[in-house]
Amino acid sequence: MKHHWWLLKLWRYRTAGLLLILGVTSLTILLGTYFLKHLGGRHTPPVVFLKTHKTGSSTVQNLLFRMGEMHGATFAFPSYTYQFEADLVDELPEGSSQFDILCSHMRLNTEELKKVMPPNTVYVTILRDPVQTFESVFSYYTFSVPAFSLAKKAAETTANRSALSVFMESPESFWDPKLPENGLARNPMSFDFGLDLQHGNAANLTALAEAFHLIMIAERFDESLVLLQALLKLKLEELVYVHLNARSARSITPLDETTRARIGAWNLLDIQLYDFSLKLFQKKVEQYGAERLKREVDLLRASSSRIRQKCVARRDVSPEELEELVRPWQSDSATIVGYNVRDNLTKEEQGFCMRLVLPELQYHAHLYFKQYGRAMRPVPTE
Ligand SMILES: Nc1ncnc2c1ncn2[C@@H]1O[C@H](COP(=O)(O)OS(=O)(=O)O)[C@@H](OP(=O)(O)O)[C@H]1O
Repeated sequence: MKHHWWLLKLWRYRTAGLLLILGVTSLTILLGTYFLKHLGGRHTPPVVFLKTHKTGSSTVQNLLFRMGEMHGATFAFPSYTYQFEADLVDELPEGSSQFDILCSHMRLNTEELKKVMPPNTVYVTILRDPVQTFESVFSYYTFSVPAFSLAKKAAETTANRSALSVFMESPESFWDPKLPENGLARNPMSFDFGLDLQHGNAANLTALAEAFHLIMIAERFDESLVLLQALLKLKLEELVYVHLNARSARSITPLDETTRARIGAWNLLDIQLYDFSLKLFQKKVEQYGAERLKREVDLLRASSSRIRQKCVARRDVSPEELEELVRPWQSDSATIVGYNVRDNLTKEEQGFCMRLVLPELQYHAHLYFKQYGRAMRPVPTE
């Protein structure tokens, strides 16, 4: 009797019951998706990678591009000007509640970045030995940084002297600090950090460097990656990389001791920034455990070497031998080499290997199109 009464009630409220079941199911799916994205499948916190110039930053960016694409992350794409501003970032795409990754070239402005990125964002960047960085910057931007172009012209009238050594002999005579295009002509890494180069001093360098959760060091690239892995909760296989955006050997100017010393003196702020960051890095290594780090670096190297063998048919390939898709952007003054991918790969392997060697502009364009369904506006090449 009682049994029948319940059946009758159920029948009467069948529509409401169905609606309730539908509601609960939708909520479960919604929450499930949210937790998968934010807590379950995707532990990675939002990240800003300050892409400094000529420091190995394209290699790190490629890794973040791959990781983000794999996780369905939302990228913030800013256009480049001499100071980052929130308004320079394209709108949030439909269906996204926040930006997850910003890893473009920019001149740091943390207050403006905070307007774009969530509060739990991890801040990361990379620095390289300042003398090597400056040599690379000079070679790559000889014709786009006015101070360097003037030195190049002057060098044409001197026999057997490189433009760099001519510049370093009397840099002040070529350098107009008021020209914004000369931003990279002195202390380029400090410039990317947004420092006031006229008044920059060790005190504000310290505060700035400490604002980063991790400052990677190009000379200790693999250790840097393992520390990044811990910070972003990545898997080992997400750290494999190839060395991107390298110049051909003939674009590199050998440095004698005098030129080295002059580059160091001219870029003193960068030297201070680098030395300070190296100490911070060393502390992080100790906190992590030097032995543990070494073990993980060994694993990473083995894994990277396996993947390179699988993917790369030829390295150091000159631009004229590369298909457009994998040809790095070329400056007027330096040759940038690239990679040919093997052709005996499965479709899935090919997708992975192409992404591994994809130069910055091509990968940027691919992600932009995927995210917005439209071609991006011209990309920053600096
Ligand atoms: N993994 C790793 N470790 C150390 N150095 C590396 C690495 N990957 C790239 N490179 C070197 O970094 C230089 C290119 O830097 P970027 O990619 O930052 O250049 S750019 O500003 O985006 O154009 C460029 O240096 P130069 O060849 O001296 O110009 C690359 O060879």
